[in-house]
Amino acid sequence: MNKTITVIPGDGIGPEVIQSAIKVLDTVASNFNHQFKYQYAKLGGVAIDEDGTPLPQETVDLSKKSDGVLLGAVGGPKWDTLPGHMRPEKGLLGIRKALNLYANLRPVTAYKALIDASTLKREVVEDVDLMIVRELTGGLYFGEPSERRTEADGEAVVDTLYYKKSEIERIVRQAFELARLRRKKVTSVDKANVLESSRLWREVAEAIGKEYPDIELEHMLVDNAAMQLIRNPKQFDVVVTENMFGDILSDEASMLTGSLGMLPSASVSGDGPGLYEPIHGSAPDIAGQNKANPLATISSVAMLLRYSFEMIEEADAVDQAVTEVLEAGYRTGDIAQQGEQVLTTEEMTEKVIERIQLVVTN
Ligand SMILES: NC(=O)C1=CN([C@@H]2O[C@H](COP(=O)(O)OP(=O)(O)OC[C@H]3O[C@@H](n4cnc5c(N)ncnc54)[C@H](O)[C@@H]3O)[C@@H](O)[C@H]2O)C=CC1
Ligand SMILES: CC(C)CC(=O)C(=O)O
Ligand SMILES: [Mg+2]
Repeated sequence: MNKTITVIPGDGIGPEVIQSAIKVLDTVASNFNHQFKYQYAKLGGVAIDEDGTPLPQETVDLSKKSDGVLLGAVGGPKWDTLPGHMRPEKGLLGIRKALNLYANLRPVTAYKALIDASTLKREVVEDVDLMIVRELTGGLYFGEPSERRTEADGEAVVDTLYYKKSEIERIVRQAFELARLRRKKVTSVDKANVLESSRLWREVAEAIGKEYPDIELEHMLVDNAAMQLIRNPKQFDVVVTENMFGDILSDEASMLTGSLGMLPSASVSGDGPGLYEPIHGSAPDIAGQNKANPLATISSVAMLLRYSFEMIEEADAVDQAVTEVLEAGYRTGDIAQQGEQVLTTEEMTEKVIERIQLVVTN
């Protein structure tokens, strides 16, 4: 098959983990007889520096014209505190909005080989397999106004949590559809004891739930959910929640797998190309040192192959290679135990590539 992929390396460790992803895609292409054409685009800090805007129009146009988008990470201290729309996050938020990627799927899978890399007890994390469905184009990150004001008694700030009912309906429905393919349970996470937006969220979840009588629906307040994720993560199957709640809960949930460097994501809408990225950021503290764990991005490649290209065998080969590399004991610094040999980003990538080739030939 011929596929065009828009590749957005971004900032910090973004270009490093994207280089790993491209090597994996090249390996898939040559082993499965596909042609992947890469068109590179800018986003975030690098785009501010070179084009004066965090989201050049060309990046949106290229993304729309491709079969899938692969993103590293954006941002860093140089750009994070720029005021207003020049924040690099606007670039990331902007592309998500421009592609209407309202559903962000963040699978949290505990690899058996990494159980001891988690700081939690073995019996808590063993066999964890949950899916966070994060609303991605609305909520607190998108509400207007979002600004500083000068009031009569001094400076003030405002951010707004705004949702249309239809936006809640479509993401909750997505969660129920996914639950139907999994263990048939949806946990809708909100703050309905305080927020009006959450009260509507809960009403909508109840109403949509009636369309899915085969799926169990429970509601959980977000503070409790944060605690339950650590206390007993195996109670969860599909978790659906507002943009910021999902952002925070998924970083927390990554520690069930041992590291933020392990969690991939797919952002989809059903129409147009999906966007695939690790859930982590640009990690300025380790950028440029060949230390980043590339597995979250490589697993995001597997999601791209599976969801956007329907290349199931190819996606399975990448996922299996990641599992086998971990089972063989290969570790980057973030998932290494004391005394274990630490691989660089490039070395870890080579191990995955070797395994993909082995998986394919066996
Ligand atoms: N999707 C994106 O592009 C995101 C961008 N950001 C941006 O990234 C920048 C840094 O944000 P932080 O809060 O530091 O979050 P971060 O996710 O970049 O890093 C948090 C911690 O996790 C570590 N880490 C992250 N990914 C890793 C990997 N693959 N391998 C090993 N260790 C890894 C980092 O070294 C750091 O100690 C900020 O500018 C922020 O705005 C943050 C989150 C998501
Ligand atoms: C700009 C932020 C919302 C990025 C982030 O932390 C994420 O999407 O996980
Ligand atoms: Mg985040």
